[in-house]
Parts: sequence; C-alpha cells; structure tokens
Amino acid sequence: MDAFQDHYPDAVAHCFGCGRLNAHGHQIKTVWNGDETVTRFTPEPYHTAIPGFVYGGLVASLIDCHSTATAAAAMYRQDGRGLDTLPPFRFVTGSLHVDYLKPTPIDGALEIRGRAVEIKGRKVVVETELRAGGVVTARGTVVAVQMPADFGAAPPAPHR
Ligand SMILES: CCCCCCCCCC(=O)SCCNC(=O)CCNC(=O)[C@H](O)C(C)(C)COP(=O)(O)OP(=O)(O)OC[C@H]1O[C@@H](n2cnc3c(N)ncnc32)[C@H](O)[C@@H]1OP(=O)(O)O
Repeated sequence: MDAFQDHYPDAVAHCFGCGRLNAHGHQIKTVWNGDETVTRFTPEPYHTAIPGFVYGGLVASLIDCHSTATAAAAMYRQDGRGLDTLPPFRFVTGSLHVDYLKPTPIDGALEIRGRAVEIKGRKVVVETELRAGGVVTARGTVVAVQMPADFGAAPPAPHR
C-alpha cells in the first residue's frame, strides 16, 4: 500500500523524519488502519540513548512526523479527496508534546499509531502512541498547522 509520504510533492519531500528524498533521514512510511494511522520503524544500534534503549529525540521525531502525516491524511479524508489530488495539504509542526512513559527497548520494531482528534480551520490535533513489543512507551500530542504559502521559500539545502 502507498504510504502518505509517497504522495508528498517533491518540494516538501526533504524532511529528515519523513522525506523520501532525504537519503540520510528516517524516511518513515505511514498508512491508514481504520480510523488510526500506523508507522513501523526499526531503530538502528546507533539510535541509542542508554545502551539497550532508544534515544528520546528519535522517539519525538517519529511521533512528530507520524503526526504531521496523519494530519494531512485526515484532512484529505475529511474532504473526500485522494492523497495526490491538488492542491496538496502540507502540514508543519506548531507544537510537539511527548510524554516518555517507559524506556523504549532498541531491539526490535517500533509501532506508532495516531488519530486526528480535532480538525479546525488550518489546524489538526493528533494524538499518537509509540509501542515497543506491544507496550506503550511514549505518548505524544501534536498541533499540526497547514504550511503557510511563504514557508520554505528557500530551496532545500544540498545533501552531503
Ligand atoms: C506535506 C509535507 C510536509 C513535510 C514536512 C513535514 C514536517 C515534519 C515536522 C517538522 O519538522 S515541521 C518543522 C518544524 N516546524 C516549524 O518550523 C513551524 C514554525 N512555525 C510556523 O511556521 C508557524 O508558527 C505555524 C505555521 C506553525 C503557525 O503559524 P500560522 O500563522 O500559520 O498559524 P495561526 O497563528 O494562524 O494559527 C492557526 C491555528 O493553529 C494554532 N497554533 C499555531 N501555532 C500553535 C502552537 N505552537 N501551539 C498550539 N497551537 C498552535 C493556532 O492557535 C490556531 O488555532 P485556532 O484556529 O484553533 O485558533
């Protein structure tokens, strides 16, 4: 199944967390599962915080990009539009709140599930949980806001 991120226009496909055109990034892939959205991501050994456990910044990044993707998909769904129809919905993070409930083990796939709980104007609030081995280890709330027309007017920096 196509992921939401596979439909991001090239101009906004360079994000470190979710851009398919960022060779150094996480390139997460998110899909619908009923009313929820799901991303699966397997951390690498170098994503370590304390040996055996995932760096919290990675957890936040996964929740962030999963949630902005969920915001866009929820807006398309509300409008009854396909993910690649124009004009595209593009969301950036206005606010990212993460509660770290337990250490996240690094030795296996992580599952991130989210749900749009509010859609109002240009804003979508997304609640997201991250699980390791079926256990919720982090919970996030993201306020995603449709990207203003003048956002990201500069060309993307070249990747090295
Ligand atoms: C599809 C392609 C996407 C690819 C990229 C994925 C992105 C991945 C995640 C990121 O890393 S994005 C980069 C980090 N984020 C930023 O750099 C955003 C910087 N901030 C801004 O550009 C502006 O502050 C922002 C666009 C978020 C909001 O400014 P606006 O002037 O467009 O919003 P406005 O003030 O009109 O507020 C619209 C609604 O959002 C709400 N809002 C805005 N900022 C908020 C905030 N910080 N916290 C809570 N709510 C916020 C605001 O209250 C309001 O809600 P209500 O309609 O209910 O009143």
